[in-house]
Amino acid sequence: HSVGIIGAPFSKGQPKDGVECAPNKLRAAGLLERLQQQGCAVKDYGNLTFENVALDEPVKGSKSVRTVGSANQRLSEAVKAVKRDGHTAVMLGGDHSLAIGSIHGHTAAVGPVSVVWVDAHADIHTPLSSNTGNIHGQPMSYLLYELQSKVPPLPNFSWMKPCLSSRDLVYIGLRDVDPEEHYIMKLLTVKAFSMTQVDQLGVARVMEETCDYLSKKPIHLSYDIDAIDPSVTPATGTPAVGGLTYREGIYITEYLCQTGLLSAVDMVEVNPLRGRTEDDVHSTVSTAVDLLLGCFGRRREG
Ligand SMILES: N[C@](CCCC[B-](O)(O)O)(CCN1CCC(O)CC1)C(=O)O
Ligand SMILES: [Mn+2]
Ligand SMILES: [Mn+2]
Repeated sequence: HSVGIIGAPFSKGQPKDGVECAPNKLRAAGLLERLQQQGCAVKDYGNLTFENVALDEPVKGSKSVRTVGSANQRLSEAVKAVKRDGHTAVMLGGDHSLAIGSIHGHTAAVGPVSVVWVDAHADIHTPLSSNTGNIHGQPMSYLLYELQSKVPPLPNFSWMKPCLSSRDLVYIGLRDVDPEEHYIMKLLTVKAFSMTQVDQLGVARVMEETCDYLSKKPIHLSYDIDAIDPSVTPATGTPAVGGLTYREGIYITEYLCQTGLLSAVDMVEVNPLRGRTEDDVHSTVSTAVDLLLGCFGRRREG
């Protein structure tokens, strides 16, 4: 595996400080060395710098729109460059609003992709349906062709166009979905394996059905650490009880790795400041590292 790492220390898609510290925390935990030890070629593209747009007043309820738009434009270019260099792109967030730039840039480089979105949340609010105005709850609406008429033109977002079909999206781990999001998902017949299906089918069957459902396009895995149960990964901004076990989370990455289709990975919403203890932070960060190692060939058997 050849891996290109992009650090995206960005927090303005949500209100809680700390998520911008995660890229360096993940590096400090030995992510790159561990990838190299398991045989990956690793290139670190460093951390992106983002401009803080002044007077970034809410637009149609969405907060920090200009700052989020500018950050994602920069991220899109960076991911496109990493793909053009021939690597599997790894974007270390930062909050989940960064999936806008990551998936946009990935698509710009390789053409249409499949998205596997592992998350407690659907992140499919539109700017108008969101109750919080936090754009980390909205990225999917900026990306989906089918929701284009529901997203008004926003400042610093004119650089992008929707680039994903709802047919090429699968959710895994959902358990905290707002009514407006559920309505949108039903309307678009989006394929979703909530925690109910994880319980009913088991994670192995969920992964088989996910890959049977998806075409053979390059896969973009967008992994929100809050998909994992907060007893394992508490240092995150929007924890929700009843999540994936560590083993289920790892199995998802092992399964996608062996498809050979994994083309880009996001690891987002790790927030080192949200751990109550040092152990909370360590458990969250080391789980995120292990999930990424699972994407690139680490096998628990040795
Ligand atoms: N759906 C939420 C959470 C988004 C989480 C984004 B992430 O990237 O972490 O997946 C709101 C969630 N919900 C609102 C009502 C409250 O009672 C409980 C939280 C929103 O803010 O839109
Ligand atoms: Mn998310
Ligand atoms: Mn989430």
